[in-house]
Amino acid sequence: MKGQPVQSTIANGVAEPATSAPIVVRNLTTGYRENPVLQDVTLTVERGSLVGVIGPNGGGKSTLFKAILGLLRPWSGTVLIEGSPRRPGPRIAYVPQAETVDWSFPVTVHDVVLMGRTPRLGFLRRPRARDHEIATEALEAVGMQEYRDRQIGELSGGQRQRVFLARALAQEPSILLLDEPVSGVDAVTQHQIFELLERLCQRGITAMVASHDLSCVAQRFDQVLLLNQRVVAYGPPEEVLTQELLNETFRSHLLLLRVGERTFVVEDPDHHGTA
Ligand SMILES: Nc1ncnc2c1ncn2[C@@H]1O[C@H](COP(=O)(O)OP(=O)(O)OP(=O)(O)O)[C@@H](O)[C@H]1O
Repeated sequence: MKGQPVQSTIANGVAEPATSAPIVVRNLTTGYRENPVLQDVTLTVERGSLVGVIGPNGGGKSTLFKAILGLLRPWSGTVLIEGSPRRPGPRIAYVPQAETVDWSFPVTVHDVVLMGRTPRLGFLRRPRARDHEIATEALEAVGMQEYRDRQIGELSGGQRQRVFLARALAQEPSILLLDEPVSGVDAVTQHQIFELLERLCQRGITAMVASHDLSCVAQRFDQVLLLNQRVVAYGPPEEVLTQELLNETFRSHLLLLRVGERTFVVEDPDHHGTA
């Protein structure tokens, strides 16, 4: 939540994790086959915070999410979710990048959202009335209830994003991980999605959002993680979104423009080399 006291961990400085923190990553190194992607990553995410994860393409944002989801094992270090090193199950919901999904699959919007209940159903249990109710509530939360009987393939990009968010909410998670939830989404829908995320965080849900939209992250997020294989910085946007730390993260020249209370990030047109 905005205004809540936050723990700042700059340049991988080790912060002692509070035991109640829902996500605690300590000295995590992991990757694919013999290639390390994340190196010595340490961060603690406090309950109810909205964390923006920023970094270049291939910087390891999705890999960090996979490690938090328990899909990728640590080579060294630990990942504790709600205090436990075991695979987190329904407590974490993941909203993937829309373009990674096969949309030709013939299912309705309601069916997609109902899939969010699957981790909460027992072995061979079919969804009950309560599961349908929760799916309906989740669709209402994202403002998509009138599309419940539509085929998913008939929706626009922004509408699909909202349905995916509803599917994640139907899971009743304590942690939400979102990969580029507002890419290809119009400004009004973008605003609505972030308002919803802010409301969820006020209710105690913890959300991490991988995003390439730096100005949005600057304005909306409690904490920002700058990630390029290592943690370059982690803390409140006003501490972390500096020219120097962004250059270090992207290894290129970006300009930070502050207009009143707003921060804009643009590429430096006069810079033609690499830092
Ligand atoms: N399944 C995989 N097998 C092997 N290498 C992978 C796999 N997934 C990702 N990688 C590699 O790991 C590195 C980090 O990828 P990752 O997807 O975590 O980056 P990202 O920060 O999410 O990037 P983007 O901003 O482009 O989404 C990249 O070099 C990528 O090629």
